[in-house]
Amino acid sequence: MASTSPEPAATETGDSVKIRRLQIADRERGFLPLLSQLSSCPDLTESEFAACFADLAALGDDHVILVAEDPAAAPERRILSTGCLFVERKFLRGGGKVGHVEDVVVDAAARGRGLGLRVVRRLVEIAKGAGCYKVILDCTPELRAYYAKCGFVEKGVQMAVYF
Ligand SMILES: CC(=O)SCCNC(=O)CCNC(=O)[C@H](O)C(C)(C)COP(=O)(O)OP(=O)(O)OC[C@H]1O[C@@H](n2cnc3c(N)ncnc32)[C@H](O)[C@@H]1OP(=O)(O)O
Repeated sequence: MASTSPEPAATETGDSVKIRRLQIADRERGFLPLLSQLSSCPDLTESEFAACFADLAALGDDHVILVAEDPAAAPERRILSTGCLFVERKFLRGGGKVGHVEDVVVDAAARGRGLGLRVVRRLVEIAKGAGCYKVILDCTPELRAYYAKCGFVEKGVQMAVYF
């Protein structure tokens, strides 16, 4: 997400919505309320958000957060969708890379317009361009069909330890 490195070109989604990397100003454009539609996401103060943004920006292109912005929407509700790619470096496969897709969400009022598909496809393109040999994600069984539309196939079993 956050990054000081050059941003990928904004992607036209067929209307005024553009897909681009997260910017620090997106705190004011509804980024955190959008994430709260996915999981617990308490508000962060401006300085807390800036600290988190800086930590992630330090990871450069190994941590990409994309957002879909509708410039025609109310200022505090412009971020309609987001998704994250984390690029993991491995010793396996000759020092290969694996892409992890995380935190995909589309605003409830903007679902069914293809935004989720476009954000995930763009993350997969970025992973491919970064040299990843695969991209993986965890999701609920209900989302199998959606991620199949995004090009994913079911593989393995998800395990977790929560703290
Ligand atoms: C790795 C993770 O982050 S998993 C967490 C995923 N996020 C969530 O569950 C948060 C709540 N849900 C959402 O934000 C959205 O419903 C999303 C992200 C799942 C889908 O976003 P949308 O923008 O509505 O999906 P989009 O319009 O791009 O749909 C693309 C295709 O998938 C299909 N699709 C979308 N959602 C679903 C679903 N829940 N089940 C089955 N198919 C679906 C659509 O019908 C469409 O198919 P089509 O091209 O044949 O018409």
